[in-house]
Amino acid sequence: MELQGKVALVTGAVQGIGKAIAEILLKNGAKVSLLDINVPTGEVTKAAFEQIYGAENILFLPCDVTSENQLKDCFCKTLEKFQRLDIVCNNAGISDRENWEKCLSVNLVSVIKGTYLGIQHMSKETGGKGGVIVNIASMAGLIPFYLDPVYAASKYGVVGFTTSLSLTCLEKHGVRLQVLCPGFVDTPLLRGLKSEKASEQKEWFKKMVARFGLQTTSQIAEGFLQLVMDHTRNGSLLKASETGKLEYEDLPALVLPENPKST
Ligand SMILES: NC(=O)C1=CN([C@@H]2O[C@H](COP(=O)(O)OP(=O)(O)OC[C@H]3O[C@@H](n4cnc5c(N)ncnc54)[C@H](O)[C@@H]3O)[C@@H](O)[C@H]2O)C=CC1
Ligand SMILES: CCCCCC(=O)/C=C/[C@H]1C=CC(=O)[C@@H]1CCCCCCC(=O)O
Repeated sequence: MELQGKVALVTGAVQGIGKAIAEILLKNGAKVSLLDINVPTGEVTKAAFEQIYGAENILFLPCDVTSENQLKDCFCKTLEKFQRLDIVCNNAGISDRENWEKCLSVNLVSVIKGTYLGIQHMSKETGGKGGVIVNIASMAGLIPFYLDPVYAASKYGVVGFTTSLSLTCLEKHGVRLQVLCPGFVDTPLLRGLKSEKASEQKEWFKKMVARFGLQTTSQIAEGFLQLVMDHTRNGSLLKASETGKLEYEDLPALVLPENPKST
């Protein structure tokens, strides 16, 4: 996919992985709608991006992705400003062991809603041009994660939802669905974990980082770009490998009925 002139919507876009994803899109000539609940950091990121990439290519939209109305409104505002939509990245995510339902709501329910909204606005069936949606899961969506079982459940959910829907979505809507599973990435979210007080957790964290490495946000953004650009791939899962690089996980080939019911 040539990115020049394309339009992307990224959630959780003002820091960490989402910011790196937004920046790689801008660098490659796309226009980007940045959605985030953190308004002060959003204003800073927006101003910094505008200096480099031009105000006409950037829209910052304060948004709590758990609010369906706010999310819907952001899709509409993006289309109003840029007149098209080609790429959606559902990236916003949290860990909240005190309020596990919130974790499921941000990490899974909102990703599902963002995916359906993306399909609705890009579907060839309803006059759109098709496009690509990349959902950000985690290695905690592929292997057990003892520190936060609900976080793991949310990420297993993102992997299951995205890969399952990808089986029918491309043919019906012209929209490719991809999933990215980083290992540990050096972001503000991770810094909270590194400063854990319990030594047992610190030890475990050290061992896991020794095994899966500590990736940079730019490495993750490069992986995101691969998933967007490679037209031959749909329903792909790109994950952190034990070599510290990103590699595709081959999912079992599935047999579908001839005319599968699809969403
Ligand atoms: N940092 C890591 O080691 C890894 C992170 N991930 C995933 O990558 C994604 C991004 O994580 P990081 O960049 O590390 O986190 P981060 O905390 O640095 O950035 C997350 C962004 O999402 C925003 N956000 C949180 N709740 C929101 C809501 N309700 N509505 C809108 N925006 C909201 C935050 O304000 C923040 O800007 C998450 O889905 C996370 O689970 C996956 C694997 C590893
Ligand atoms: C092999 C598993 C790799 C998991 C990668 C991942 O998604 C890590 C995410 C964590 C980084 C910062 C976080 O907040 C994420 C979840 C941490 C859960 C543990 C929380 C511990 C605590 O709240 O005290």
